[in-house]
Amino acid sequence: MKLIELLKNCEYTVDAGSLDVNIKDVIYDSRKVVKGCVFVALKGYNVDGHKFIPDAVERGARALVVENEGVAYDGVTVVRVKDARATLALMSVEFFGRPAEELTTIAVTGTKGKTTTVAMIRSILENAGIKTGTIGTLGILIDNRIYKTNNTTPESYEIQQAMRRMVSEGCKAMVVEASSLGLKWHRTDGILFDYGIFTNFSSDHIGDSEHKDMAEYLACKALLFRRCKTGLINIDDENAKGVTEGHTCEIETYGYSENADLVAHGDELVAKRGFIGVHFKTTGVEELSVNVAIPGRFSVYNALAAIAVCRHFAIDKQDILDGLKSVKVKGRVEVVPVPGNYTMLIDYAHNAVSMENVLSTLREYKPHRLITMFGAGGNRPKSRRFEMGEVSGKLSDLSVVTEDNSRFEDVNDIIADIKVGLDKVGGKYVVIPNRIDAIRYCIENAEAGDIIVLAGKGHEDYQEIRGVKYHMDEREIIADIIDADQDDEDDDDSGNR
Ligand SMILES: CC(=O)N[C@H]1[C@@H](OP(=O)(O)OP(=O)(O)OC[C@H]2O[C@@H](n3ccc(=O)[nH]c3=O)[C@H](O)[C@@H]2O)O[C@H](CO)[C@@H](O)[C@@H]1O[C@H](C)C(=O)N[C@@H](C)C(=O)N[C@H](CCC(=O)O)C(=O)O
Ligand SMILES: Nc1ncnc2c1ncn2[C@@H]1O[C@H](COP(=O)(O)OP(=O)(O)OP(=O)(O)O)[C@@H](O)[C@H]1O
Repeated sequence: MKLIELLKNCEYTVDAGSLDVNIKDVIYDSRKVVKGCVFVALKGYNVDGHKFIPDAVERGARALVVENEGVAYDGVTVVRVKDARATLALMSVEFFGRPAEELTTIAVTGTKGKTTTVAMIRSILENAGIKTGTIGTLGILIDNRIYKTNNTTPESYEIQQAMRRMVSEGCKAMVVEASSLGLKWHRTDGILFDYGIFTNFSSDHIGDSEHKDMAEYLACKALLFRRCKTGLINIDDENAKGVTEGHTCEIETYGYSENADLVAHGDELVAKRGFIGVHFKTTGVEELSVNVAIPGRFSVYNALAAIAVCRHFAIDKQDILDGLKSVKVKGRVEVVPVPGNYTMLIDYAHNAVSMENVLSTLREYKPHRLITMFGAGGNRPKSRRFEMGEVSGKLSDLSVVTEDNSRFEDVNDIIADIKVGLDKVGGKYVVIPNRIDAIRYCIENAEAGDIIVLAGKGHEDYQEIRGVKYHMDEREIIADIIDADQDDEDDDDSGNR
């Protein structure tokens, strides 16, 4: 493809060379440069990508997109732009041949519920025979294949590449989690989404490498409603107004509020053999009686968002109902098989809001005891630890305090912070710093009727310690512990005979 075609929707100045050159690929990491590509220099958090220009040229970059003046190399075209990330997005759109135009595109933003809502939409659409690809925290999903990604909302190039793959594999729809940082850093630029969804807004992602303050965080989420045709908004959230400020799309609303276009009624718990979930009804633009296979009022909200968008597709009501009844999301209130007469769940809750939601929901099932095993991530705001301790102390009968991704911090320091929150509310707890030992403790001390929540890691299959990600999948660990216990029992039995 010619450079001039790649740049057709961009504003730029040509500092050197010709735009009439063939470009093999668009690359923003010098380590991946191939001969004849254009290298886009991004200013990052760790390092300024301009530093890698000599390396990129050495490896054969044919053209450069830069923000700095004064870049010059023999035989290399140099294009200067104001914002290289935004330019990368628009170039990627062209490079992959505008795949978004061949799909119905949906983006989900909000502090919580993105992954779950995306999975619900996919479950409904696939039930209705509409092949749907998704992009988010769980990776890129097409059919049953998962392609790992670095970010919830990957870089624009990866998004465009994934959409092209979806089209060529027969997908008709694409759903992406649009994190506020993804929106801020132009990762979804160049896509006019058919639908944008706002789930909710609460304090998170404030810090040096994230958002300056809550106002900026909300403003970034609001960007989606200038980049979609129809916005579907949770009207019960107090920030619904703020997030739609300056919107350019049609707006439809959902929630428990009678003013919503799609109104929910009730949130009855349903616990039958093998099914733990919630039942509710809807009125307004869609009248349904719904069972969702994930418990909690927050599941009603996620399901409402999914219904609000899926009703726009030409599908049967029954497909919506079946899709929600059978939905499973890895690590989101995921029931794990255990042999005893207790329930074990893996959940991604890793801050106080999510934890409060999931634990207060589970309390309603009136378990014999609610046991919560959790830790907190290192090199993340300390306030999370105190708050999580407090929430678990208030809502759990027993907290099992352990490690999470401690990153570059000492796990005992993190645990000490969690204990401050637990002690503040007089919560009962045990401390078992090794996560595998903590899971074993939960299993070996479970009593009939207990609900045990392993919180924090959700879908993750690693433990991040001092810059290294060690393989650790809680499902495998649980199975191993159960198998080992079973073997021990068998040995005892045979010894007794
Ligand atoms: C803090 C942050 O946003 N970092 C993102 C950023 O990386 P960076 O700024 O650290 O990149 P850098 O290491 O400084 O490098 C700058 C540039 O030099 C290039 N480089 C680097 C080294 C080299 O040898 N050659 C080279 O060309 C890099 O490819 C990059 O283009 O740009 C990268 C590529 O675009 C992103 O993958 C990366 O996301 C990191 C992994 C991250 O964790 N981001 C978080 C904050 C994030 O985005 N989170 C949200 C989810 C939040 C939510 O749950 O709502 C998300 O959407 O994932
Ligand atoms: N609508 C919601 N409101 C509040 N909490 C929710 C909601 N949906 C899910 N949760 C809780 O938050 C956890 C994370 O949910 P989910 O992964 O769907 O959200 P997310 O927006 O993708 O989160 P993250 O940005 O942390 O990956 C769930 O395990 C559940 O405990």
